[in-house]
Amino acid sequence: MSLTPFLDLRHIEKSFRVRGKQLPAVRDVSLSIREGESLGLVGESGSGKSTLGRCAIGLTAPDAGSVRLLGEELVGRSRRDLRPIWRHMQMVFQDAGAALHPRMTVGRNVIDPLVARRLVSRREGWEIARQLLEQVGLHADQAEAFPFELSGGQQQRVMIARALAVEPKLLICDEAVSALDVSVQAQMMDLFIRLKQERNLSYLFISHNLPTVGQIADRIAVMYLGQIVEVGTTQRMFQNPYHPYSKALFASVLPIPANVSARRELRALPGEMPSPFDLPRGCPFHTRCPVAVDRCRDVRPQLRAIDVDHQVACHLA
Ligand SMILES: Nc1ncnc2c1ncn2[C@@H]1O[C@H](COP(=O)(O)OP(=O)(O)OP(=O)(O)O)[C@@H](O)[C@H]1O
Repeated sequence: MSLTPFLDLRHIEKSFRVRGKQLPAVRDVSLSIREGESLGLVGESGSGKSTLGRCAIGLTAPDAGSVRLLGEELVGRSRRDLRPIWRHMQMVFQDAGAALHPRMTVGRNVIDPLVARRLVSRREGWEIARQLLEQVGLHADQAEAFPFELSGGQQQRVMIARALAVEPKLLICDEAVSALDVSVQAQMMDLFIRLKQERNLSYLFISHNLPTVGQIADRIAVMYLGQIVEVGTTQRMFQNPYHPYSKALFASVLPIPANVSARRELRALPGEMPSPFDLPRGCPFHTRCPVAVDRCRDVRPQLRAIDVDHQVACHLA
């Protein structure tokens, strides 16, 4: 695995204007993904994961910050100028059914990005579509079907085949398996892992489901109220996370006997996530943190390295 960042996000900020008020969704986030690496992005609903993913691929323009793909700046480019970039980076969303064109055959849906850009002829494209459908575990002949004739899991596979058609190096998966039933989820995860091995694909794998992320991620970043509070290797994050929020989050997925005290800590986490319209000063987590000190109430901690491949935004680290 190369150490060169494939995708490098620096100081990304994104707010939305909602009913006349500013809602900060992503706050000063810096992250990088190396070639062939899978980065998991986890956190509670509303913590800003999807917004960050959309900023990374250029579907949402950040208010500030830089997104570099192999050193090339993407922020400020028009959609048209982003198109060549989308050959390297594709996104798979939760609701595949809605993203497929209902009146196009599955095969046309898969190759449309290639044919539309005149990268291949329709005849060549059709053969590519059949091969891709087989790669994602469908039958080549399903190229002739229409999306409504497929199950949710099959439609999701078609979306993945479509994303793979341009031979990207990075796939951004945003809750890509969350809506599927458990056995189909397992098949899809096997597929993602196989693609990682066979194609050296990198992933930004966004999910609130930690065990799912744990299957594919080399490193995991934890988001809370728009900020990254910790990034570490998957093993470290599951076994020994540092940030009090990560501890509570990961404790909730560990088996009870091994982890009784950590579970108590999660239950003991007081309060709700603060409103994003009224963010606390200092550390975003201090209102619920069992170990907060005065400094946490006043000064926002920066993400800093506490070990190789382990960064934490906590004054106590
Ligand atoms: N287009 C938008 N307009 C207004 N507010 C938005 C928009 N997109 C996201 N938000 C808000 O930004 C915040 C972060 O949302 P985002 O979808 O990025 O979080 P998330 O962690 O992906 O959540 P989930 O896991 O529920 O998808 C939320 O408070 C959300 O309501």
